[in-house]
Amino acid sequence: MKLTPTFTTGKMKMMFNILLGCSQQMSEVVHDTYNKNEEINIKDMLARFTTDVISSCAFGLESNSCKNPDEEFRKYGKTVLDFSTYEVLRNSISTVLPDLCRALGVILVKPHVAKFFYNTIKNTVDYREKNNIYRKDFLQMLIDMKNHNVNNNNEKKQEVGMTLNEMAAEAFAFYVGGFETSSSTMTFAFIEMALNQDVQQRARENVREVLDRHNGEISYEALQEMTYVQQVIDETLRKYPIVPLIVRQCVKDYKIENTDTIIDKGTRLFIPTYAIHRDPDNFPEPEQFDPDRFSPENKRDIKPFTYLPFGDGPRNCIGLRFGLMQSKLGIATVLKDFKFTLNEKTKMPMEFNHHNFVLEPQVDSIPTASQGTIFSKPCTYPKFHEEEVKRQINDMLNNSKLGGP
Ligand code: HEM
Repeated sequence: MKLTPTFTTGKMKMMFNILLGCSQQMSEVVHDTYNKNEEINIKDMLARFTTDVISSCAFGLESNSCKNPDEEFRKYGKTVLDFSTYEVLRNSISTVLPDLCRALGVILVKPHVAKFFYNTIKNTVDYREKNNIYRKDFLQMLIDMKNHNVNNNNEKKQEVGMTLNEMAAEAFAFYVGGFETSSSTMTFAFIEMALNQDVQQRARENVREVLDRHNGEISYEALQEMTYVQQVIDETLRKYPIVPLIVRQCVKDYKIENTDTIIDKGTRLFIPTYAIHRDPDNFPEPEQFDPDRFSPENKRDIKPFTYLPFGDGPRNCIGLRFGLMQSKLGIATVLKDFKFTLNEKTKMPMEFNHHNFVLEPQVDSIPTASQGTIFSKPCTYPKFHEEEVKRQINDMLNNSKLGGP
């Protein structure tokens, strides 16, 4: 309840410029790589982009991992969700038996990782407060919440604000929840667009046609108008729900309609989103990547509770808007200038990484915009209007006294 207001549309608009700055850095790196005739590992590139976004918005620090792949935030980001077989087992047990694990003092976050994030928050909060710095980001909203429990006389008010420990925990939750979910969404979208060039072309035209109306500038408003790109993301999250399983605990005995089955209070439930999304009764020909399932007319036919990429109910994803905004921005930024195809290193059929609790492709060297697969030369805006140029040439010829070409 305290954090939900942090994710309103107004707050998204407020942070948009931070995201835009990060996307421009990514764009520069992609252009540089193209100019050097090198391949692009899009999965790594996009993870660096979302790392920059989240570290900037949640920790108030510019990580610049787009330009420097060995940057600290990126290094920690890689270890946070990279689990050994023992850790995968331990995490699974803690999901099934959380109370037992709590009683046994099982720690899920690696101590050196926890220390890094806690110290980062503490130092940044201290610095901002000492130097009266105000920045439009998540961290500022957490600082405002923290200070909410102290009145003008520095006496504690009754209502609870937020401790530094809680702030670090929330910022860490945003980090874990925010960077890999979005970068995996974009990665899968690029893989599918590389496999389905017609979809890719339509998405690129959608981006360019919207940018035409916005003087070539990507803004929050322009992103909202990129409806086909949104459909591509919706379909990506249908085929690859990044959180493939939703966990709930039954709070009162519940009889499943038309059956004798009763789910007892206290039972832990695993809702298999991945299987629900690939059930042909819910989505015919589920293996097919078809963004038109989410066109305004078709999406009305989607049955309730059969599409759950962000969960549902009061504990659904708090960062939904933010996740969609950064995914759409990342896709639009590179798609407007480049054409993507699969590199020979891309393993097909695709395998998932079973050591991560979010869905991601197995190998690190995944989809690429490789040398020779770039969409002609990178196009700088405004785009080349073929019809308009032809019309002007014809006018010139018609008006020319010489005539002929
Ligand atoms: C495309 C991107 C994203 C996807 C697919 C996604 C998906 C999900 C899903 C399925 C859940 C569980 C919901 C449930 O149990 O009903 C969840 C929870 C959560 N997500 Fe996201 N998420 C995304 C982006 C983000 C971002 C950007 C943030 C933060 C900046 C974030 C923060 C969280 C948090 C804090 C929770 C726990 C909410 C709670 O327990 O009340 N997520 N997300």
